[in-house]
Amino acid sequence: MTTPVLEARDVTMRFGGLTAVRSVDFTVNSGEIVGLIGPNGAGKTTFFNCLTGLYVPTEGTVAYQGKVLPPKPHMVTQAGIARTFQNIRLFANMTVLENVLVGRHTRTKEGLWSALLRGPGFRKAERESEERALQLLEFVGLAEKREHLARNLPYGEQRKLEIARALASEPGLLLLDEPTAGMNPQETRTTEELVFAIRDMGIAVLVIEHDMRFIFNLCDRVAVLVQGEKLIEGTSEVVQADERVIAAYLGEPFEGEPDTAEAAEVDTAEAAAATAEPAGATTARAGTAGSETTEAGTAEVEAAGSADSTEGETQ
Ligand SMILES: Nc1ncnc2c1ncn2[C@@H]1O[C@H](COP(=O)(O)OP(=O)(O)OP(=O)(O)O)[C@@H](O)[C@H]1O
Repeated sequence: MTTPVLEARDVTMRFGGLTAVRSVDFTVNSGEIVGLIGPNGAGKTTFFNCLTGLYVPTEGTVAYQGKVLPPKPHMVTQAGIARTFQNIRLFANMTVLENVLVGRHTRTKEGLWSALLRGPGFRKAERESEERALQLLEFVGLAEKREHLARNLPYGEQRKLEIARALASEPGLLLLDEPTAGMNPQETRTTEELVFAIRDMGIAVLVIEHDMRFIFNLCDRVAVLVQGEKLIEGTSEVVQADERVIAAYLGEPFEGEPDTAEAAEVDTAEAAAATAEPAGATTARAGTAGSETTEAGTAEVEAAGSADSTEGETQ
């Protein structure tokens, strides 16, 4: 049976005069992977921040497993929601293992004195934490790099480490903010498998992503935010086929098929252009234009090529 894990009701977030999120209702059920998409500036990250207590919504409530969440990030984590960030936030000078151990701290009960005196209770808790952290590193494929400094990991592995750290807090819901940003197609596929495996562990997942193929392959349900409002929510098939979603991504209003009158107008104009000049003149002009296009095209390709290689060197 599916039960709601997360329920956001009528969430609005204003920054001064700007309404970044407007009256959004949103639910994630147990066992679900839900996607949140929308063009740049649509309000996705702001909405995530409202869910995780980083922002206090101007209006509305967020409940986890039926209880309204306090707007404090550490209390939200304690309640059972973990997240990763669009811009990776690891402890760069700590090892991979230490980063995951930091994520465990909300689940360890040993107090300050126990930690300072390093009593038997503390040592046992420490051992258990380390075992769990290693299991998680195994799970994301980073166990062999446990002693590496986080900053020395390639980008894709840093994103995986963030996921391992989030999982260390034993969440019931994991929020991923652009988990495949900067990844190559192979890394993206591995991340997709990782998210399915996380769901199989019984953790519901909410993911923001710009990579549509990733989202539509992965998610049971997808919601689309446009200018702070929820435009549509449904299965990947339904959302992909929605003309308003396509229009939102192309950045222009959907105008539909040209009507018969418009099509006839275009035909008439083309016919008039064809009869206005002798065939030879048209052919000669077309030939010249053709060669100009080719030269310009070649120049563009070369310019693009050199831009690419410069970019490659600087990265
Ligand atoms: N702290 C803030 N103060 C003022 N305005 C903000 C703040 N955070 C976000 N905004 C504005 O709110 C709107 C939504 O931004 P948000 O970052 O949530 O969008 P997004 O959908 O996550 O975009 P992207 O896909 O580019 O990350 C934007 O107009 C943004 O400039």
